[in-house]
Amino acid sequence: MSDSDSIPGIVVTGASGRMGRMLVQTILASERARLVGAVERPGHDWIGRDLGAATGGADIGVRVTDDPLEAFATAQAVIDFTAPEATVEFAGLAAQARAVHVIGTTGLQDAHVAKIKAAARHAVIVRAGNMSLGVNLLTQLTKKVAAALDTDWDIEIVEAHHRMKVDAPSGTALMLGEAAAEGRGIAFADHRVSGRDGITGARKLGDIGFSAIRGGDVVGEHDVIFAADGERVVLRHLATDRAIFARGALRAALWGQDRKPGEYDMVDVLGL
Ligand SMILES: NC(=O)C1=CN([C@@H]2O[C@H](COP(=O)(O)OP(=O)(O)OC[C@H]3O[C@@H](n4cnc5c(N)ncnc54)[C@H](OP(=O)(O)O)[C@@H]3O)[C@@H](O)[C@H]2O)C=CC1
Ligand SMILES: O=C(O)C1=N[C@H](C(=O)O)C[C@H](O)C1
Repeated sequence: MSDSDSIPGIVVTGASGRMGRMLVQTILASERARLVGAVERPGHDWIGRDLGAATGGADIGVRVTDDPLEAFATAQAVIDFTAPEATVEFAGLAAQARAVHVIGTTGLQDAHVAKIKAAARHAVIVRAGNMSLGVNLLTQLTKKVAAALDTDWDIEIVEAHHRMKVDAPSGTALMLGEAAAEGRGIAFADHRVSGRDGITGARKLGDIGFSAIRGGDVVGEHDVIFAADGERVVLRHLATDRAIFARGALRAALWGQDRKPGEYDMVDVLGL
């Protein structure tokens, strides 16, 4: 086995997307991983082209394909920041190829999550609505603060993203809400409230509220607000560069090698 064979080969799905491009750059710059494939949907004008040339540079020897299974068969990991239906399909195919599947896709509904969990019975899946170190640390802080404060402290989560984002609340906001619910010892689904509009009535004690702002090129901003009479505690994360998500995803792909099948998250990867 040559040295390069022992370095995990990685396929990026949705390679032309905002995160896809960032992942490609991050993997190409890493000495710990090799880019071995790039997937886009059938009909995309990058299909069949060299990925380097498609992005306006020199050839890099990676051809963009619309055949995910063929690409995954050559890889030790698949990094996937695409869309819910695509991610569910990729979870089954990555499991078939015995490749670690790192899922950054958000907007997943319960039915998608159930299919991903089924795939994780046979393969290693690392899934998180936010792959950055800062946000995953913030989830732990949120849990601690929520555990320390009683229900007189209203919890509201405010997030802002770029104008192209298609899902709300963001995956990160939901992670933070779940962490707050866990800290408080309540069921998240029973207390989640989003999209207030019109005569909503007064806030219910114990609700966890969500507000989403969309505009411009905001990479991602999240505030967890604990509001009581006379004072507020605000925990905040500001993302200014998508590289933080790509670095986290690559770390997860490497961490996942030789793990037992199962669904993991970034708290596992980062050991938080
Ligand atoms: N967990 C985290 O840390 C982060 C998560 N995200 C999430 O990642 C996802 C992608 O975000 P972003 O990069 O901004 O979005 P983009 O729309 O820029 O990129 C998504 C890419 O996936 C492609 N795609 C969609 N369906 C398929 C398919 N069936 N087969 C192959 N490719 C497909 C799209 O192609 P096409 O344009 O043809 O549809 C596009 O190239 C979102 O859910 C976002 O919330 C984003 C940042 C960080
Ligand atoms: O769509 C995005 O851009 C982002 N999505 C993730 C989310 O939904 O939280 C992570 C990050 O905030 C950027």
